[in-house]
Amino acid sequence: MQITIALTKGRILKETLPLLAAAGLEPAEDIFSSRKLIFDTNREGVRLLLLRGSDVPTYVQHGAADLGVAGKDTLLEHRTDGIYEPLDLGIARCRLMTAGIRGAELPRGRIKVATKFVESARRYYAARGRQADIIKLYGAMELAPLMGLADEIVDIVDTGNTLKANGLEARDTIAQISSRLIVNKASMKMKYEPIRALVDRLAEAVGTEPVA
Ligand SMILES: Nc1ncnc2c1ncn2[C@@H]1O[C@H](COP(=O)(O)OP(=O)(O)OP(=O)(O)O)[C@@H](O)[C@H]1O
Ligand SMILES: O=P(O)(O)OC[C@H]1O[C@H](OP(=O)(O)OP(=O)(O)O)[C@H](O)[C@@H]1O
Repeated sequence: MQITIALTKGRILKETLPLLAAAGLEPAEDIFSSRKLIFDTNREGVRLLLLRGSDVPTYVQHGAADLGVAGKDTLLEHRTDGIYEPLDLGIARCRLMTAGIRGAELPRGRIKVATKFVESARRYYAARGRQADIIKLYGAMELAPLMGLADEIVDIVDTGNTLKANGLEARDTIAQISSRLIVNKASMKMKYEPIRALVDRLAEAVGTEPVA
């Protein structure tokens, strides 16, 4: 039986591989020195895919991968039907926050919000009854308030150094973020034994209980 696991490239990958190794799963070759996107592992029938974070839920939702590892920020932007989220891997921890120019007050009425996280931002401002025009950006959100493109941004904050270096202040926390293991619901039924075993071994490596 073939099991396919979609991994998020970049900083999450660096923290994911030690967890997979602790669960007994290792890529057959060095992922970091290769240009390949698909890797065999030390386990027969188990392979790894290397994807952009935002593509991981898409692969898992459509069953093109059975399991995936993605940041909660990414999952909050994506449809979750057809996907279980059984395990918080506790890696790549950060917060999704609002931020703006230090000391600046929000204007009354409609505000402009620049972010990559449009769904989270939309839900956050709507829940507060705040009229917000959401402007989609793909990076360097910190620039937007400085250039008058937005009154606030919604972005990832860890140490706060990026905000500080750009004269911005963190305001509200929208969500605590960490990377999650996700599973295609149909795969969970069809390939129950191997997936269950992998989820349990990963839970043990993380030191928590799976929620499903
Ligand atoms: N400063 C940070 N500290 C801890 N975790 C972070 C930090 N920034 C991002 N993350 C987490 O790591 C994930 C991947 O971030 P990374 O910066 O590697 O990719 P990206 O460039 O934002 O994504 P993409 O290339 O897909 O647009 C994010 O989705 C988030 O869950
Ligand atoms: O609070 P801090 O510790 O400064 O971390 C926050 C920054 O980290 C992430 O950027 P990253 O360093 O991943 O760069 P990129 O997303 O622009 O590639 C995120 O987009 C923030 O800009």
